[in-house]
Amino acid sequence: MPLEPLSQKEIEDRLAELPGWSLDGDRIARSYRLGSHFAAAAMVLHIAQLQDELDHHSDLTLGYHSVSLTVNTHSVGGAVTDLDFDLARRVEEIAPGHGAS
Ligand SMILES: C[C@H](O)[C@H](O)[C@H]1CNC2=NC(N)=NC(=O)C2=N1
Repeated sequence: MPLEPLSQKEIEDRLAELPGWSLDGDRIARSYRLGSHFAAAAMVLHIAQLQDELDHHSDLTLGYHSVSLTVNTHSVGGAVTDLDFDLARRVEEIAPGHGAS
């Protein structure tokens, strides 16, 4: 099936399954708190690995004890698609192992 922008309702339904994620303009977004700067940097590296595997890349920000992501899909004009939610779910899977909340 071709990649298509999700409707507002589809975005809301998917966000309801992903606590901590929200719609920020035309992107989905989440910030995580970590126990140290080094732990946050390690999570950034792990997310970068996931993003290359998926060939889908967020804007990823390393803070003092935080990691923040926002993502949309450039190839459909910057709308939110299922690719963005695939990435969000993969990041959620690895977050507990980094002590991220
Ligand atoms: C050629 C390659 O598949 C594309 O440039 C990918 C890479 N990463 C991407 N990341 C995001 N967030 N959106 C895209 O449309 C996108 N496209």
